[in-house]
Amino acid sequence: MDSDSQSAVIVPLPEPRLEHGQGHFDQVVGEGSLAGTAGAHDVDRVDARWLDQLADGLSEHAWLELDLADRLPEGLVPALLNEVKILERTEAMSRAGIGRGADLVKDRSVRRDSIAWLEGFTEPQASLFRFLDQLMAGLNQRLFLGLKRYEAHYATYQAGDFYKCHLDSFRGRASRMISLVLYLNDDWGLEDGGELQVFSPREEDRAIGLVRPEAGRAVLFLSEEVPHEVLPARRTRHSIACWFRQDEVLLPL
Ligand SMILES: O=C(O)CCC(=O)C(=O)O
Ligand SMILES: [Fe+2]
Repeated sequence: MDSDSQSAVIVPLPEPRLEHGQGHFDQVVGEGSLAGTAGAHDVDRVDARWLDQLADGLSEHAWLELDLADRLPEGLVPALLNEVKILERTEAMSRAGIGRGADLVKDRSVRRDSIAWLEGFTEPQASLFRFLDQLMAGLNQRLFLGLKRYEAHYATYQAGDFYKCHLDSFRGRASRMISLVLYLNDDWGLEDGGELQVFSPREEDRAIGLVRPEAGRAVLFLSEEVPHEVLPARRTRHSIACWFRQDEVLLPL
C-alpha cells in the first residue's frame, strides 16, 4: 500500500487527541529525559504579537524562517525526533511520491525521501497538533485564508537524498495554502548539506534563502508561491512537513 496515497490523514479529528495537559512525552522519549509538561503551556507560547509577525512576514515576503524552540512545548522536538527514528527502525515509513491517489508518481530523480503521515495518536503528535491548531486560527484571523485543516508527515532523507525544486501547490486548486517545515536534527553542520534552498516567487532561478535543518528551526511559506528545493543531505535528515489547507474534502495537490 502507498501510505501517502491511502492514508493521507487530514486533521483535525478531535477523537484521537489526548486530553490537553494530560500527556508526558516520556512514553516515547524514555524516562527522565523530559519534564513532561506538554500541554500545560501550549497556549501561552503562541501569542498575538508573534502571530502578527508571522502574518506580516508572509504578506511581505511570502516566506520566513523561524525558530520554534521557544514556541513549542519543552521537549517536544526531541520527542518527535525519537518518534521518527522509531518509525524508521520499524520500517513504518514509505517512499514519498509526487501527487496523490491515482496521480501519485514516485520519481526518484525528483524526490527521494521517505515519509509517514502523522495522525495525532501519540502525545508528541497531539501536542504538535495543538500548536498547529493555534497557528491555523491565528493565521486565519490575520490573513483571511479560510484555512480549514492541515496534514503533516514525517520525512527522512538518507545521505544522498534530495527533493528537487518544486511548489507545494498549484495556484487555483485551493488546496495547500501554507507550508510549514519543522526540522528535528541535532548538531546539523554546514558539512551535512541538506539545506532547504528557497527561490524568489517572481524569479524562479534566484535563490533568496538557505535554511539549515537544525532542530527547532522551521520555515513557513505560501505553498503556491515559493519554489524550494532540498539540497542533497550528507547524513540522515529528519523533518515534519505540514500543509494548511482550504479544502474540506481532499483535492489534488
Ligand atoms: O524538508 C524540507 O526542507 C522541505 C520538504 C518539502 O519541500 C516538501 O516535502 O514538500
Ligand atoms: Fe515542498
